[in-house]
Amino acid sequence: MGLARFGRRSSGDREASPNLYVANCGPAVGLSHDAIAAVFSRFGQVQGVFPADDTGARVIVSFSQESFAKAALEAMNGRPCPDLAGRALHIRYSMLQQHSIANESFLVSLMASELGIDGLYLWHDFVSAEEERELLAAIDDRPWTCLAKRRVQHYGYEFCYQTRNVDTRKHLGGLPPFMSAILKRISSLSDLDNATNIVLDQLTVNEYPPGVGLSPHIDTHSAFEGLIFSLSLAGPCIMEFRRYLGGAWLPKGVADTEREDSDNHPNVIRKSIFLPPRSILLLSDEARYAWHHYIPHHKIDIVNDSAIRRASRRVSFTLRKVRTGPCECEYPQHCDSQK
Ligand SMILES: O=C(O)CCC(=O)C(=O)O
Ligand SMILES: [Fe+2]
Repeated sequence: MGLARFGRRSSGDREASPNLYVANCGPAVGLSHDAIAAVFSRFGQVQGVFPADDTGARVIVSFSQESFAKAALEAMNGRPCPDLAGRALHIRYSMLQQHSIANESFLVSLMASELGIDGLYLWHDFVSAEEERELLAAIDDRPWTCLAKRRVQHYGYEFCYQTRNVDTRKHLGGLPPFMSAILKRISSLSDLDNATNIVLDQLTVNEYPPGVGLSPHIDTHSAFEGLIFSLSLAGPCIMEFRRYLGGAWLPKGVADTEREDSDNHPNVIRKSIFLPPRSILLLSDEARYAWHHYIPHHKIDIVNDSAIRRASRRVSFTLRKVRTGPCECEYPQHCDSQK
């Protein structure tokens, strides 16, 4: 997992951007990100200073407005900067696109317990690197279904994206043999009394290219029972959880893009967790029934002080149990069975 490699525009390219690529500047030459932010913020609000690559000597300074970046570039490019140890900074506009990076960095937890969401668990290194290779080889040997931005495979029952449900009359057969060891390991998870009884019978494999995420959603209550496992392979991502106080989510018919942009909804609690490859996440109880989960559509995730580039793909194995009767959960405001 490497640091982000942000590009810089060629010198002939004068197209402005709120992001500056600044070379000869960074912790490797004795300049902390805080010190860099303090100097650049004389030109306007700085949203963040990020490593441009893993040299430690090139950073991206991200301003809230293009005009601030322009003023900083004009004043500082190529001149020794007395407040940054007299170093001459080489500055260009960054070709980093605003939409390809988290536009706001907020705390990303590495452990599920830090989020304080009931029923959310994360186990790191749930599979070994060798098992990961074998699982990826097994699914790459089987046919994919192409959606608009990602590829999927369904086992046990097909998930229908139009209805966000499954047709329980159409059983595709048991889960494939390459899942046996994983299913056995899930049923022996010591922290979970109820996992031992559950017979997971539906698997959706998702393959996400870099920059592709998943719109905020709660898995349909009437479609699946209360334990949802998601194994992450091949690459990392961030998963965000959103709880809308008062139960009110945006009205039906609001496009997913608008939902994703509704970050400033006054009654939303947002929490974020880093999912490394080979980890498995469990959504149960409140995490499964009442929190929306969401994978931002970013090529680069800001995880606290690091910029982490999404790998060439992330593959997730989501394991669930198809529900045969109505859901009787304690969250009727989110429950399609109780409406
Ligand atoms: O990719 C993941 O980890 C989550 C997938 C998911 O939320 C879903 O298929 O409903
Ligand atoms: Fe989901």
